Amino acid sequence: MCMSNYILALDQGTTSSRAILFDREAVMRGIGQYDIAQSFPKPGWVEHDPNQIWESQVAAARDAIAAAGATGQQIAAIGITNQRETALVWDRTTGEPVYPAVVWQDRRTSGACEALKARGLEGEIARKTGLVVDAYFSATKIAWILDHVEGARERAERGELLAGTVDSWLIWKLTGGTEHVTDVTNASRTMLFDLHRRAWDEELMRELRVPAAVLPEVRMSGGLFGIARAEWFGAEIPILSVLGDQQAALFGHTCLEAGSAKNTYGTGCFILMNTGTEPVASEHGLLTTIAWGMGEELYYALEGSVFMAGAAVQWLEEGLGLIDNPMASEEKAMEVPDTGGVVVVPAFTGLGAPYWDMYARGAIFGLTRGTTAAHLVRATLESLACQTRDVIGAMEKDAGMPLTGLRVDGGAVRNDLLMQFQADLLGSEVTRTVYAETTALGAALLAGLSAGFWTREGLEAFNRSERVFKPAMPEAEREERYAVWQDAVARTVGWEKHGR
Ligand SMILES: Nc1ncnc2c1ncn2[C@@H]1O[C@H](COP(=O)(O)OP(=O)(O)O)[C@@H](O)[C@H]1O
Ligand SMILES: O=P(O)(O)OC[C@H](O)CO
Repeated sequence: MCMSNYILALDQGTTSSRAILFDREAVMRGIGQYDIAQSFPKPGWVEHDPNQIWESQVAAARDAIAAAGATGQQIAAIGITNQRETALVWDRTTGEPVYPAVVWQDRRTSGACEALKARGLEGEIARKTGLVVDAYFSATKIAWILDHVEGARERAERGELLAGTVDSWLIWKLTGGTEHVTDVTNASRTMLFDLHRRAWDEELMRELRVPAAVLPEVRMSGGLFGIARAEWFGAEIPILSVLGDQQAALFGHTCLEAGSAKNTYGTGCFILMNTGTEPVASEHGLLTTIAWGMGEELYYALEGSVFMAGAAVQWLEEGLGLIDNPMASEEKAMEVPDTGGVVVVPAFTGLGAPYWDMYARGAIFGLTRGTTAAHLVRATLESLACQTRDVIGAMEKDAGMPLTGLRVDGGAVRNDLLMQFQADLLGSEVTRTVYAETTALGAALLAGLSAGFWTREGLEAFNRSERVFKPAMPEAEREERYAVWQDAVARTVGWEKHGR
């Protein structure tokens, strides 16, 4: 049993680097956070500065330690969680990145993905990796960097360059350039990792033109990834967990068994359902991914994302001027008892899972002379819950098992009206936890488990609910409301055809 008091969670996100120091009761004792710059050099391109990612992450961690009045000696382990899919390539000797980080949102490799589809690789990629062919994932981004930085491909073939996702970059820096590793969850977002064999796939590496020499070694999410050097936090600290941020949130909600699921309501929604120890192939446009692995144990998940969730609430504020801020949406919606028959489908950039229609566009249905701003606001909030039900319905069908309750986090879960409607529409309990930082908590829990702070059974104690929303709507009404939503969605499909 280790006698240190704290676990340090590093949460490297798309817009900021955050660090949180948790104690043995998994209570937050210190927090540090720095924003990172977003760079958009061309339409559809999104880049980060790798050195800024690293420096901001170290600074955030030092702040978190100082805020808790702690020292490096008191930290038993570091857990890392990160924005997923973002790709980096750096020089093995100098440690210098050869190009900015190409961020998960970046669309520059869409053409390369179309070419992969044209070569008929979609089926093989889906079977092996659980993913759809899309620019979202890391492999085509790594290949793009190797092809567009002068001499990079030759240097990569000679073993002079290293590639990886943000976790690999942070571990490499923390360990002073000695460890080039990643975990199974991050590997499962590359389009190169065989979910069944749990290994990089030679065939896909060849097809996607990513040489084996640049790829990190893949380890289980819980376990030793390396030792952070004393120069960073005043003592040598083992890195004992690594997992992608959505998977970390799933773990932080202690969704450790099949059928449990979480939804993070941020700008979009990321919904993950634990499906157990075998991968489940989706027939409804969901991704199959790894939830977490430790020792001999490995869990898989189905994942679906909604593009416009909190962003639709922002649209009510910024686009329509109906509310002063997202928080005001609840009060506004409560001015009316229901939406008055109005349905808002916020398909502003098309529809994600399970529809995958890039030509769908947003629409408002059921307007009458009596429609007010409050009706529109209420209908927009309901659209977050309806889109979530779309994804969860697909998950239940794919997994062949019912949802055992939904655990929630993210900015929009403060909205009680939305949470109650979500429970009503799912016919299932929705649990809001006391933790605002479920992602960092997940990395900390897994690191603490590896460090011997906690036992697997003991983790359930950290499933601290702040409020449970119970379904109260009669089933007939629930199904009728959902049918109306589905009808509305069907009318938005394909709206923005080429040339319209
Ligand atoms: N009370 C609220 N009701 C509905 N939506 C909200 C509320 N508070 C915040 N939001 C939405 O939540 C989002 C911010 O959540 P956050 O988890 O910080 O997102 P992200 O991590 O994607 O930046 C915004 O899009 C905002 O519109
Ligand atoms: O950094 P976040 O929280 O927006 O998460 C990004 C996701 O990991 C992308 O897949």
